[in-house]
Order: sequence, then structure tokens, then C-alpha cells
Amino acid sequence: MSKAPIAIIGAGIAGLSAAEALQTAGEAVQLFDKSRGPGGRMSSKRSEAGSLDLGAQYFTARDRRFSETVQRWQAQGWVDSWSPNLYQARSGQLSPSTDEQVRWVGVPRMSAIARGLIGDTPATYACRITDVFRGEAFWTLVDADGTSHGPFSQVIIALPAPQASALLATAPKLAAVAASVPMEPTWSVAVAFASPLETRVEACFVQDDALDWLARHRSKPGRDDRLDTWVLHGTSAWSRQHLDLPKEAVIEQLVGAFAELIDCVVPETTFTLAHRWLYARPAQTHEWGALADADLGLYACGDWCLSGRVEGAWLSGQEAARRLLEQQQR
Ligand SMILES: Cc1cc2nc3c(=O)[nH]c(=O)nc-3n(C[C@H](O)[C@H](O)[C@H](O)COP(=O)(O)OP(=O)(O)OC[C@H]3O[C@@H](n4cnc5c(N)ncnc54)[C@H](O)[C@@H]3O)c2cc1C
Ligand SMILES: NC(=O)C1=CN([C@@H]2O[C@H](COP(=O)(O)OP(=O)(O)OC[C@H]3O[C@@H](n4cnc5c(N)ncnc54)[C@H](O)[C@@H]3O)[C@@H](O)[C@H]2O)CC=C1
Repeated sequence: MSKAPIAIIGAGIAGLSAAEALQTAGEAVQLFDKSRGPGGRMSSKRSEAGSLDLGAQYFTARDRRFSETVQRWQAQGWVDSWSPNLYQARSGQLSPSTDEQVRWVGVPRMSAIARGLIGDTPATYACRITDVFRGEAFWTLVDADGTSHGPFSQVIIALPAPQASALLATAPKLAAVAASVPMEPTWSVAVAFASPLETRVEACFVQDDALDWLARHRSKPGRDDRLDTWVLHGTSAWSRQHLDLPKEAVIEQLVGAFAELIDCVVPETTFTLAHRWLYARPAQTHEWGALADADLGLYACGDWCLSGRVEGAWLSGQEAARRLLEQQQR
């Protein structure tokens, strides 16, 4: 009889990273995600204004292994570097803030990376896992419709910490660690103008009550440039305070803050959209790599186990896979 596959819950970059490492080692995996496709916080949303990156805006690569991987992604045509006219804003004052940092984006949209990575890996979408339990030898997953999936030899939970904690009940110590990680929300708004704004600004780190970041979408390589579309992010504090504000009011306030900040006339908008990320970023960074109960065969990974960034999520997926493979060789 062939061996049962490994279940990976969450097809964000952490889950995809673990899947790739395990498949390279000859293991069979099966991914599950509650969304309609892979990518999680690195996915892109289709809209009248083209495909928009509302979550991760770009990423940096500081770890050697991740740098080498990103070079490979570039050779495959999934990513390119992005060098916007970078600004910062303090106390409402805009100033150029050029630097030498290499910043990467998926092309022609952020979700290209997840699409590329998933290849023909078996994946079940629109499937929210609500329970994970172990029988005598194997694991079974249960989804929100009550359907069971399995058997699986091991399980990797690659979700934001609060969602991971809920599925780690079989390993109370891991569940407690995940439950100890608060994650902050981010309101993300896209706003488009029919004619380009007369500004040199293409991206800006903002220190403001409401705004944290703004980016001109068409300045990224390969993007649709029919409209001049901007992505605005609220700060964690503002987003938390305005968590339940209706989307129209969120758009009004963040576009208002943008209009006050930017150094040009802001005309009527032709398109707006708001998206709330409930678990956008961990409140602090950690150095756990991944969590493991190797005897049980249960693992957890995600950005919250490391730096709270794309690089951290990818490295955490690698670490979960490494620990699982190490245990198997014992
Ligand atoms: C607004 C925003 C801006 C950001 N900007 C940057 C940036 O500029 N640079 C940077 O490096 N990082 C940035 N980040 C952070 C970066 O996106 C994350 O660190 C990274 O994408 C996390 O990957 P992950 O795989 O750990 O989690 P996720 O991408 O969250 O993946 C988890 C997956 O699990 C699925 N899921 C959840 N619950 C269940 C369930 N019960 N059953 C099945 N599936 C489930 C979700 O649908 C999701 O696809 C940003 C994030 C946000 C939200
Ligand atoms: N909104 C959200 O939910 C999330 C946003 N995230 C952002 O993702 C980015 C990723 O971080 P890194 O990969 O380290 O990227 P990075 O090195 O470009 O930025 C790190 C931080 O340094 C500051 N900074 C960097 N360059 C400049 C500059 N030229 N001028 C002024 N300030 C600068 C800025 O505060 C920025 O947040 C950061 O900006 C995070 O704030 C990460 C996770 C979630």
C-alpha cells in the first residue's frame, strides 16, 4: 500500500514553501485552503481596475537561501525587481527617501508566485478546515461542511497564528504558543483616477495616524496602466480602531488622508475598493522557525514564527518541512 500523503492546511507562501520542500524530497502532499486559489496575503484581487495587490506590496530577501530562491523565481519569470520613486512622510511632510534596497514583486501580479509554486500540486480550495484529529495511525481533517478528508500521515498547519491555534487542539502546547501571538489588522484601499496624478511619488512610507503606506500600482513591472491606481494601507492602530467601519467610510477616510498628503491636486475617483485583513501581521517577530510535535506528526508554520514578512513565511515553511523530514529519517 502506498504511504498516506501529508496534509498542508493553508496555501499561502508558508504552506507552498513547505509543499515544495517536501515534494522535492519525494513526499506526496495535499493542500487545503479556504480561499478560491493559493497565495493568502500574497494574492491579488481581480477588479475593474485590473488585478490589484492589496496585501503584500513587495518583499526583500536578506537570508541567503531565500535570495537564491528569489533568483530562481526571477529566472522563471515569476518576479521582478521594483524601484519606485520612494518617499517618506513625517508630520504631513513628504520628502524623497531613495535607498539601495532591492525590492521584489510578483509579475504581472503578486499572485504569480503562488500560481507558479503550486504547479500541479493537489489542492482543495474553498475548503475551510475546522477540525484536525488523529486516529491510531493517521490524521483526518474535517471541513466547514462536515466533510472528512484523509487519511494523512502528518499535518502541517500554515495559517495565521489565531487560526492555527484553533486547529492545534491535539497538541495543547503548540496551541498555547500560537494563541500567545496577537496579529494586527490592516485596512487596504485601492483608488483609481482616469488621468495620472501629477506627482513624482510612486511609493511612500507614511508615519501618520491613519496611513502607513501608499503605492502607485502602475509603477510596478507588468501592471495594467489604463488607470492611475493607488494602494493605501492603514496603520495597525488605525485599522484596529476602525475594524468595523463600513467600507465606504474607510475609503473616505484613507483617501482623504492621501489627498492631504500627496503633493498634487486629487481629482474625482473613478474606482475604489476596500479590503480588511483581519490577521495582517504579528504584533512582534519571533525566532521559532516553526512549531513541531514530532511524535504526533503535527507542525505549524507561518510568518508569525519568524519575521512577519514574506521572507519569514517562506523560511518558516522550509523549517516545518525540514523538521518533518528529519523525524521521518529517525
Ligand atoms: C496589507 C498587507 C501588507 C503586507 N505587506 C508586506 C510587504 O510589503 N512585504 C512583506 O514582506 N510582507 C508583507 N505582508 C505580510 C505577508 O503578506 C505575509 O507575511 C505572508 O504573505 C504570510 O504568508 P503565510 O503563508 O504565513 O500566511 P497567509 O498568506 O495568511 O496564508 C494562510 C492561508 O491559509 C488559509 N486559511 C486560513 N484559515 C484556513 C482554514 N481554517 N482552512 C483552510 N485554509 C485556511 C488562508 O486563506 C490563506 O490562504 C503584508 C501583509 C498584509 C496583509
Ligand atoms: N501592512 C501590513 O499588514 C504589513 C506590512 N508589512 C510591511 O512590509 C514591509 C516589509 O519590510 P522589509 O522587507 O523589511 O522592507 P523594507 O526594508 O523596505 O522596510 C522596512 C521598514 O523600514 C523603513 N524603511 C525602509 N526603507 C525606507 C526608506 N527608503 N525610507 C523610509 N523608511 C524606510 C520603513 O519603516 C519600512 O516599514 C515593511 O514596510 C512592513 O511594514 C509587513 C507585514 C504586514
